[in-house]
Amino acid sequence: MPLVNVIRGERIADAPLNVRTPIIRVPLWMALAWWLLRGLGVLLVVAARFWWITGPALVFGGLYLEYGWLGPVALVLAVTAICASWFAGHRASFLRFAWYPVLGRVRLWQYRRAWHPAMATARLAVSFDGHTVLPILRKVRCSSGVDVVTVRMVTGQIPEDFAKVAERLAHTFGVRAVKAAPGPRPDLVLLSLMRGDPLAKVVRPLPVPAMPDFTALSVGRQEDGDAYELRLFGTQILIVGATGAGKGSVIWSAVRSLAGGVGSGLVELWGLDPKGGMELGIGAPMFTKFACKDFAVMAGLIEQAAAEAQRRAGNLRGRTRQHIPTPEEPLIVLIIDELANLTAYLTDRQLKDRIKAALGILLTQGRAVGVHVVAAIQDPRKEVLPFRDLFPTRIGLRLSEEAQVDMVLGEGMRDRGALCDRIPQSLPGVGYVVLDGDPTPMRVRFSYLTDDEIRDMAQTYGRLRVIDGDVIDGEAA
Ligand SMILES: Nc1ncnc2c1ncn2[C@@H]1O[C@H](COP(=O)(O)OP(=O)(O)OP(=O)(O)O)[C@@H](O)[C@H]1O
Repeated sequence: MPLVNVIRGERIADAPLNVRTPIIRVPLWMALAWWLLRGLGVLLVVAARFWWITGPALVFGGLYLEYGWLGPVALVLAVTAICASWFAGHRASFLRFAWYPVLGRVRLWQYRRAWHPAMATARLAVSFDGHTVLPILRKVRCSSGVDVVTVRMVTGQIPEDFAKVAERLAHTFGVRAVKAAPGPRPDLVLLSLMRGDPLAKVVRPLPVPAMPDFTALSVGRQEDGDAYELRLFGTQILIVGATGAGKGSVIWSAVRSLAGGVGSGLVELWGLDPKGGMELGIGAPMFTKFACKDFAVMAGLIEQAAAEAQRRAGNLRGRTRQHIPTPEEPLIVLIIDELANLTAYLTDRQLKDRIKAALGILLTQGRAVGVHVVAAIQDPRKEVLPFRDLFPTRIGLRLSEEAQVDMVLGEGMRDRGALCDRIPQSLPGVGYVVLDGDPTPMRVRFSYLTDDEIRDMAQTYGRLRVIDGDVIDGEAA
């Protein structure tokens, strides 16, 4: 016999009343009937839950009983004929209302099969109270090349947890890339599983609208295959990319989308090409003012733009918060190719300081008063570009190092799917666009204009007035 007894557990205090549940004797037929009813209930629930299997099975069964094999075969042929003519007649609605919903069901089933191991190996399965708790796979919405999977996170998880293991998930599910974004509710995360690549093909130059929409300039195609529209109103745009990444195509796509306004005088493009006119020179007639040789002239142009921004800000103060362009006071877009030549590599210290001061004013005051900057640069380091944070819209094309991605696009953007360092050299013009305040980077391919197309556009819409300080057509600088 033990000397001391130790018993773990909570002691139940004595209660004034002790109730014993009564034992009721049930006849066997009643118990059997109850189990049968319960079984039928479960069967009905399962049949209703998997209606997309049970429904067609019932219809096929009914037809077979009524007409033999002819019934189901006739139905399959009729459905195929209807789908084929719908597809031929209106492809978009067929895909949206018939094909993608069915595909979504199939993919949901596929992803469910791989879900447990995928969550476990990505460390998204949580161990709690001796159980394994998995995020819940809610639904799959398919579109061209992308499956958007809605996932209910386990308590305590955040979308960032999924973003951090996006690459692992992509390999597990056998897709090109995975992007995680916050869902419509705080407990949901949306995983975009990229299958094909709608951006693999070069995007041809887009039509030029007679009146540009400054809130939505069509400049290329986005990952889901739709047109990508870039906002210019209220922002400044920075383009960063390694050599040959396609910075020129971003600039010319933007110029093309504004060309209608250039022709009508609603938009003035001012061009600075410190690399001697290599990039912008070919379309020089598009620019109202253009400089490519003399750095003092370039500094002067930036100062003019800054002075114009300050003048407009003074006029508009207290009246409106957004300048509306008119032919008398047009939208000015200062386009700078290789900004580092002006902010970092310039040896004339005085000139460099003048440029930095004017750019600072322009970037902070210009965006609300219709004086915008679209600048391209190769090296995103702060020493090279001190004003990085003053560009609310940033475009990261192919970059040479992983660390540069967050440097260009902002903290955590690489984890959220902006894999600029993984863009292959074979995809020039592909990049990620990040808008201030928007947590999701958008993968885009900008349209590509050949030299001849740029020349044609410049001939149709061009209105060059001042080139390197010299006045053409009698207009003043
Ligand atoms: N959007 C695009 N679509 C298809 N091909 C493109 C695109 N943009 C650029 N290219 C191809 O890549 C080449 C390099 O492009 P581009 O000169 O614009 O790069 P960049 O980033 O301006 O380079 P650099 O810094 O050396 O001037 C182009 O000659 C063209 O063949």
